[in-house]
Amino acid sequence: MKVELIDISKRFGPVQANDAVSLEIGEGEVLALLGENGAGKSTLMKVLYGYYRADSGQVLLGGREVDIASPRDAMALGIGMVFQQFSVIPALTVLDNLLLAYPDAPLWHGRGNTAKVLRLLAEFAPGVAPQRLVSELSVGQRQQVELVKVLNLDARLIILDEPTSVLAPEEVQRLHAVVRKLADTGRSVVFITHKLEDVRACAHRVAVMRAGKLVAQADARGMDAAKLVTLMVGDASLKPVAQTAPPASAVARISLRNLRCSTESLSLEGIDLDIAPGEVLGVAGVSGNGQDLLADAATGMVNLQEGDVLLDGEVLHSRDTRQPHDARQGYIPEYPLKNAVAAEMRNSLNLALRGLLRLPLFPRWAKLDARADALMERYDVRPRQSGLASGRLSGGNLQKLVIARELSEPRQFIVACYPTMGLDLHATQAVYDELFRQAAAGAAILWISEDLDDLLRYAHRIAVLYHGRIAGVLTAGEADRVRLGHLMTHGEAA
Ligand SMILES: Nc1ncnc2c1ncn2[C@@H]1O[C@H](COP(=O)(O)OP(=O)(O)OP(=O)(O)O)[C@@H](O)[C@H]1O
Repeated sequence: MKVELIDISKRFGPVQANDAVSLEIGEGEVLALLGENGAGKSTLMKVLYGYYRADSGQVLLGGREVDIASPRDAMALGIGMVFQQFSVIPALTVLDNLLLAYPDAPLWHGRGNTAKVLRLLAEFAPGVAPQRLVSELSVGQRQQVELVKVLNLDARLIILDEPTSVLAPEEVQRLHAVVRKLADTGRSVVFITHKLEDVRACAHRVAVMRAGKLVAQADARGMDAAKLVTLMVGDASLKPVAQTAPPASAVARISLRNLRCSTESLSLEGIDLDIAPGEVLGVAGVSGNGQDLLADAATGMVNLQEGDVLLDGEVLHSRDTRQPHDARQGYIPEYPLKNAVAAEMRNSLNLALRGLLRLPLFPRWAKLDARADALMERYDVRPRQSGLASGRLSGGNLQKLVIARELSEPRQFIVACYPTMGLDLHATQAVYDELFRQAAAGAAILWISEDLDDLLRYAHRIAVLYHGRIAGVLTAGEADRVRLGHLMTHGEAA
């Protein structure tokens, strides 16, 4: 289905999120939509999906103008979108989720479609058993179910919003294959991404946005990496990240001693890790193996059932005490909106959140705003509005806001859980620079990442998390993709 967006504009208050954008997506084409954080990619696609109403502009499907007033309209016209936040219901089986996904259909209509759902599952999510509960699936499998849900509604254009940012390496390859297959079967795909490998693996064409405008379009096939990077970051060149020297001292700055804690679905057991001052300890693992729980446990965000976290030999968190707001510790959690910022609160307050209890009864707002302005400038959070509710920031800019709060003060212990998720290349580099600058000043860093290449490049040691336990710890010299991959999937060394 050929889709044409013509002169689409959309404004949110003072922010011109889309500024007369015209873009075409051909039948059977995979278009990679690139651009820095806050460039307007999600907004443009949400206009196409009927989630937002454009202020002006037209949408043509197969040459005919259409009015898309809601996602329901979009779906009826064959447009589907897979968001970063999934909409499948964890307590239901895969099959029930898919059968219930008809907005207007009575249940018996859905039931009648079982054969079709099963066929689509077999074709596009072959490893996912229809009778399994969604709560038991990995992130990658849930995403496959989301995609089948969209296909089951006969989508001819599928919009994927940064789908690989949440996936483990092998799941990324599976998704790339699925995207190629969608295109081979005549469907069109818009793939929002910041990742070079996504473009190279499956895009036919790239379109680049900057500050609400479409600034470049090019054929993706045969394009070399250097040209792609230039397209993605604009004229400014990327400086290489300065690597930190290995730690000079073997004495631990932070010690996780025999940590045990659990949630409904997962337990962490016997976590023992020491991190020296200046050391960057990476944590690899297939997502869903306890990464976010480890981060929460190490920072005192959850109750420990056993064990201690020691900072320079003193108890920071234990069964009896938790000090999640200790100023010596910084935390970049996996989901900023869940446990790092209050969506409805203004940026200046979210930036002051760590000292909230110390704020006077009548805070001097001008002072808070001035501090927020300075931090937002330094960490390039856009738009630079200290009074904007943080929930209104784009995904990448929200992440930058959390990083500004957590890394702008000197810390001795930092837990960074997927800190560059959703960030463009410039912002990714800036985060690594900040993190490693803190390490160089003596902080111990626990860095959880899904990006094996980055872990191999920058971590001094890499621990592998498997089913809530540490399956092994490799030094930078010992670690390679094969060894890590084996530990990640088998829980033991080859
Ligand atoms: N609902 C909203 N209310 C106010 N401003 C918004 C809203 N949604 C988006 N914006 C603003 O519009 C601009 C474009 O945001 P958008 O989410 O489209 O960017 P993006 O290119 O998808 O960024 P990222 O790569 O960080 O996800 C940003 O400045 C953002 O703050």
